[in-house]
Amino acid sequence: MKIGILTSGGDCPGLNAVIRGAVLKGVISHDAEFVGFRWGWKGVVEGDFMPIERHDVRGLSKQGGTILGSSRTNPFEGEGGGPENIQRMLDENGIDAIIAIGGEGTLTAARRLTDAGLKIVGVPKTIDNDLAATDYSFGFDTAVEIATEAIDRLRTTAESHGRCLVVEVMGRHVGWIALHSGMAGGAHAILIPEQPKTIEQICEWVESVRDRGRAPLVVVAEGFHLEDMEGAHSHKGLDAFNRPRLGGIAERLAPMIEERTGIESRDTVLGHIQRGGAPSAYDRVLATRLGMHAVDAVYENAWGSMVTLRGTDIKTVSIAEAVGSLNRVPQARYDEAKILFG
Ligand SMILES: Nc1ncnc2c1ncn2[C@@H]1O[C@H](COP(=O)(O)OP(=O)(O)O)[C@@H](O)[C@H]1O
Ligand SMILES: O=P(O)(O)OC[C@H]1O[C@](O)(COP(=O)(O)O)[C@@H](O)[C@@H]1O
Ligand SMILES: [Mg+2]
Repeated sequence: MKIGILTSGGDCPGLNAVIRGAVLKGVISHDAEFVGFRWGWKGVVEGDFMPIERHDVRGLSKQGGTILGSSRTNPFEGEGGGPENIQRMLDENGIDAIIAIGGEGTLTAARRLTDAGLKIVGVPKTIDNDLAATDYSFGFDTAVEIATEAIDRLRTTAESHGRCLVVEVMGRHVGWIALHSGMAGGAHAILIPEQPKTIEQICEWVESVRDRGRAPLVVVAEGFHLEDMEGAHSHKGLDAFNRPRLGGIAERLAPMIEERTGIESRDTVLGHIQRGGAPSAYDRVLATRLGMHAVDAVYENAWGSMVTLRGTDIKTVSIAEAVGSLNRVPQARYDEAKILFG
């Protein structure tokens, strides 16, 4: 069998480990051949792909980014877009199936294409950990490690000056990175999209920390909004899929905190540093296993399914189930963390 692999949407540490896991499992257990589509669905629509041999994936699990490139191309648009054109391209090149590694956008596209008869298996990718049908997604652990290290470092400089530090992490719809890095780093307040708060509440936490003689540290997810804001802060226009580009809520909150509490405040936006570089050991293992099981799903003709982590096992679920809802931080997890605020 000849299998095409693609990586699509925002990148994530561990993408290369998925590719390596899939290729090694396919070559060793099934005598499969592989090609990689360049730049996500763009390579599928344009018939732009390259062979991936076993030697191409040597040492790849520790490498950040994706050797295939990623984009936000819509596979239903453009001259070569849509299921009929894509199937023709696959037939002409003897490609039997596609493994699509991506988040809810990529997987929604994959589901629509499988509904039209294409043979696709999905692998969940999200740094935000916002896909409901998998317990964890690779990349998340690495992002939490990076954010935690940053928080540890920011605490020492904050303490030296008696300042309040507001640290912004990723998290468009859900606050998992903020919750985990904030708990790990001993944050005095964690602000997430699922839990809008008032500036008065935030300042109450900040002042209580100052009153104990400590430098307050606030972790905020980019998708957080104050109760009186319409939605997440965005001042950078739209992304390639016409969604508001987030980032900058920390820059808004720090002066508001300083003005109300009189505590000198600074902000740091971690941004894409959370998505760059080598994946953690946990993410390498998870990504490798997901890649291996995706190949098994191809050989089981499990079209329209996605591999998923359930407890410590890798299972398959339908993509439709996977993209149906978001993995939000439950109220109980937030309440647990909140005991430590202020
Ligand atoms: N409903 C959809 N139908 C077809 N293509 C989609 C759909 N949603 C997203 N896509 C495509 O998948 C790409 C990747 O989605 P995006 O949300 O940006 O990343 P991710 O896969 O990481 O969630 C989008 O740019 C878009 O072209
Ligand atoms: O800068 P980009 O590539 O547009 O992506 C930014 C967005 O991607 C994210 O990292 C989401 O990533 P995931 O798709 O991996 O969940 C958000 O936190 C952020 O808003
Ligand atoms: Mg998405």
